[in-house]
Amino acid sequence: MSFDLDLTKRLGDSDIACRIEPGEALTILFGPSGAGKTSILNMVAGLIEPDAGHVRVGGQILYDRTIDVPVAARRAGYVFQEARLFPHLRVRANLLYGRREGAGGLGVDEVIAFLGIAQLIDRWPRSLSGGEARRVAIGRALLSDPAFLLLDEPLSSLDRARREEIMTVIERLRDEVKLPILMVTHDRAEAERLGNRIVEMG
Ligand SMILES: Nc1ncnc2c1ncn2[C@@H]1O[C@H](COP(=O)(O)OP(=O)(O)OP(=O)(O)O)[C@@H](O)[C@H]1O
Repeated sequence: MSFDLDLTKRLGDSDIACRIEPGEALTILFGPSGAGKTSILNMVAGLIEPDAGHVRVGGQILYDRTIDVPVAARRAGYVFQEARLFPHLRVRANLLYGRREGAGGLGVDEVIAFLGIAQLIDRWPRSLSGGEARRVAIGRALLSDPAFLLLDEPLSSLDRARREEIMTVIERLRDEVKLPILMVTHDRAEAERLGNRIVEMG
């Protein structure tokens, strides 16, 4: 079970609406710039409040007319559009930031191996390429023992080889770790390769 949501929100002059029927493990939000994709991720994470609707993930209600689960308790693993690593912390400390050890959680060594970032752990964020920084950001999200992942354009501004690496990581998260994933992309080919389900906005 994964995402089940129906959300509306007026933001400035935009009416944002999105509906996802319960179903597949990886759902892609697809649509033009300004359609409201990032805003939907923020509503699922609990960072902005919808005007109306509901959010359920894996059968658990996170938001509806009477329930509004606080951000930390939602346990979203959110990978923002820019990696947002802490510049004053080395990769290792960035990875461990927000670490939470859950029953089914992944270990630090496991995540480092999974993402192929062992050679990066003593580096500073400013010395990383875009693809490396994104892998570290995914690692940090995984180590917080997330109940689900929110990925905002994880493949943007990467060259072909790096995109391929990150797509493989996402496929393994979907198939091996079996986390529900809600992912934003602009790219139709990526959406079709990765998405069990594609939801069009805008
Ligand atoms: N705090 C805000 N106040 C007013 N308008 C906002 C606010 N946040 C977002 N908007 C507007 O809501 C719309 C949706 O923004 P959002 O960033 O969710 O779109 P998006 O689909 O993720 O776009 P992109 O693909 O460019 O990242 C835009 O028109 C944006 O200008």
